[in-house]
Amino acid sequence: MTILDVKDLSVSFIQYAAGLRQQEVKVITSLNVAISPGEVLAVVGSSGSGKSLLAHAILGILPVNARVTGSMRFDGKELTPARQAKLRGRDIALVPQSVNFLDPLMRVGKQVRTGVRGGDPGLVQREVFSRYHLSEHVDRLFPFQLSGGMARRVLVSTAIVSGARLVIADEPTPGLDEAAVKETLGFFRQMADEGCAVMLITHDIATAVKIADNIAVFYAGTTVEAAPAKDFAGDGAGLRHPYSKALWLALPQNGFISIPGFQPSPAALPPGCLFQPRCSLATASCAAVQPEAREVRHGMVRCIYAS
Ligand SMILES: Nc1ncnc2c1ncn2[C@@H]1O[C@H](COP(=O)(O)OP(=O)(O)OP(=O)(O)O)[C@@H](O)[C@H]1O
Ligand code: NI
Repeated sequence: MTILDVKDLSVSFIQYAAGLRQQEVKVITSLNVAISPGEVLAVVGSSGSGKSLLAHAILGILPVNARVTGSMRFDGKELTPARQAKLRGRDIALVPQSVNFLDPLMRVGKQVRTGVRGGDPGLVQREVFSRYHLSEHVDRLFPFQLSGGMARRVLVSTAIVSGARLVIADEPTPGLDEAAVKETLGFFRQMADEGCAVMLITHDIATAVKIADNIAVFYAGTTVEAAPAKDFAGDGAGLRHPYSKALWLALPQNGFISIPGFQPSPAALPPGCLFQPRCSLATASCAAVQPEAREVRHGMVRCIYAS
């Protein structure tokens, strides 16, 4: 059963060019993601591929000059701006990338207590703190008094006390040492095992593979592939899209093989398949039309040659 289903999402920004002429720049072309309760879906892709914008689109917190098309369904119903406002911070929670999202002037215990839905706030907060190894005195501290790892655990606590059914974590582990990364990701795995749907946005495929059930690969604002995490293994032969394979083989432990070229910028997208200019398998047909999302071996792929 799917809790969140995003289909062919596109996002454009209306910008003012010279002479006050309006122009529309499409930064996301066609994103597809689906996630079920109990599942960790990792969203991977290089910088600028649209990961954060997807999170902001789901939460309904895009800038006012953004135009969105496509469909986003939560619990089987369309996510309208009114529903997003109702669900945000409750059924759908964001664990932001920056710990600056904590209120600098409020003691962290209080910040967590204000988000509690269901049960006695003090009790729930103490429980969640002990679960995340935050000692009792942390309750009275201000954010600037926390270490990076502690601040992360406070952010995760805020998401968990909200009782959210979908948690979106946007790069939740920057600047943490390896042990703290493992610990934080373990918290998300635990949330999913307790029935929550977790969308984990990350650059780090190697770690994503370890904790996620499924992985969606973004390239230049499109979902090129969505596959079970176990397909990211060995020489990548189980993967469906040439870009997913290239990402996988670019990891140091898989041979460090880099692909020539760059991800295109939103203002200069190539015709047809967005990966086609860099793809060693590309033919004239690839430049003709953008490939539709289709199902191949229990995964989704946008490549006319995938089998
Ligand atoms: N407010 C905006 N106006 C115009 N373009 C924007 C805006 N916000 C984001 N973009 C563009 O949209 C694209 C996707 O951005 P996004 O922040 O979603 O990338 P990302 O995958 O999260 O990257 P990173 O890994 O660096 O966080 C980028 O090309 C970015 O420059
Ligand atoms: Ni981002």
